[in-house]
Amino acid sequence: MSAELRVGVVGVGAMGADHVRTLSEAVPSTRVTEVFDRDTDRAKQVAELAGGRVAESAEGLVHSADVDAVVVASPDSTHAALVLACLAAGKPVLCEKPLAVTADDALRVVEAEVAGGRRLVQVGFMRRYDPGYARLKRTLRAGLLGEPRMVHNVHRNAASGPGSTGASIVTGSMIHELDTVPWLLDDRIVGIRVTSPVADGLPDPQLAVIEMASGILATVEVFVNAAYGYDVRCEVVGTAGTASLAPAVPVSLRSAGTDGVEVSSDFVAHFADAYRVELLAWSRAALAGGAEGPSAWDGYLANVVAEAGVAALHSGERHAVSPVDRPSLYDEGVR
Ligand SMILES: NC(=O)c1ccc[n+]([C@@H]2O[C@H](COP(=O)([O-])OP(=O)(O)OC[C@H]3O[C@@H](n4cnc5c(N)ncnc54)[C@H](O)[C@@H]3O)[C@@H](O)[C@H]2O)c1
Ligand SMILES: O[C@H]1[C@H](O)[C@@H](O)[C@H](O)[C@@H](O)[C@H]1O
Repeated sequence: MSAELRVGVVGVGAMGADHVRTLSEAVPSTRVTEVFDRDTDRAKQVAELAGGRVAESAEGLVHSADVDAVVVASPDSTHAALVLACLAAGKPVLCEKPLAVTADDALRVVEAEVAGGRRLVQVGFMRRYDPGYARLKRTLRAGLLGEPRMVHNVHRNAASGPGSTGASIVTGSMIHELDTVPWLLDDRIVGIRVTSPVADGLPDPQLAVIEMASGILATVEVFVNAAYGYDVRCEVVGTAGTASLAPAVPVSLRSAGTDGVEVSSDFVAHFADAYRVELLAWSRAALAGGAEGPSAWDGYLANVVAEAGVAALHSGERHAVSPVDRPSLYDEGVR
């Protein structure tokens, strides 16, 4: 493969446009050559900023001779089909989370990748690249907390997008924690309960209680209409101490009768470092013709837990999590 990675980006809304900007400004050896968005004006604006061209369709972009690798940042419901198209074309793909909306669709992606015999898919679980989460994982591994017993997560957005439902809060927002917690603990989720204090209308906030195979418990509060800003917290409680993400802000502000730090308005500001490190890692692996980091298998596992979580939200009961057996392509160390 050449020394330059020519990238095509499908979906250039908030997330896709930010990925285009990061790829263009902060990821050496990559060039955004094509973009596609259902909103043609938006596609034109973003393509112009990146110095690329507008593709006529998502399929055309995937198969274009000017595209070596693809970023999928269109709505969740489009992901699985686009990733399958990238696999059929033999091109590395960074697919924004979730890999699919249903576990069955995610499994189809896993099966297609396994049939091809090599990893090409990276799922956009960017928290694994966030300096705070990475440090938290190192702290745990160093044994500084003793034996971990609980993990408390808080995930708040200022306001939800149009069309938000109880299920989409689980499959589109909580799915981050459904990946992050097993990754942090090197453990797997075996059961989930999800409840909300709101009985009529959008069930928001939601509280999940997650059981790990080791017996560790995790709580996740997701509140997508928290009004005050974007806020993500995580605390691990162990037998010898606790460790939490600390706000990564350079300035503490005293003004208008308050003393404190500003809260980010959205994910783009809050996780800027994580997206940059994620795209650097992805481009390196894609230049070598493959993928690293969160895999299609990780995407599938998160979808299986999310599906159990949606069922739990509706039934009010605990739901067990039962994935299929892991294909050897995803064994540690295999690429
Ligand atoms: N990793 C993260 O932290 C993170 C953050 C935000 C969004 N996301 C994910 O990124 C994706 C996009 O989210 P967003 O917040 O940018 O949404 P958005 O609504 O801002 O952007 C979506 C874009 O996709 C376009 N689009 C719609 N249907 C399309 C289609 N069939 N083909 C091509 N383009 C289409 C829309 O015109 C829009 O420009 C979602 O899957 C979301 O879950 C991930
Ligand atoms: O698609 C977005 C994205 O994944 C954000 O990271 C999350 O905080 C939002 O809740 C979700 O809607």
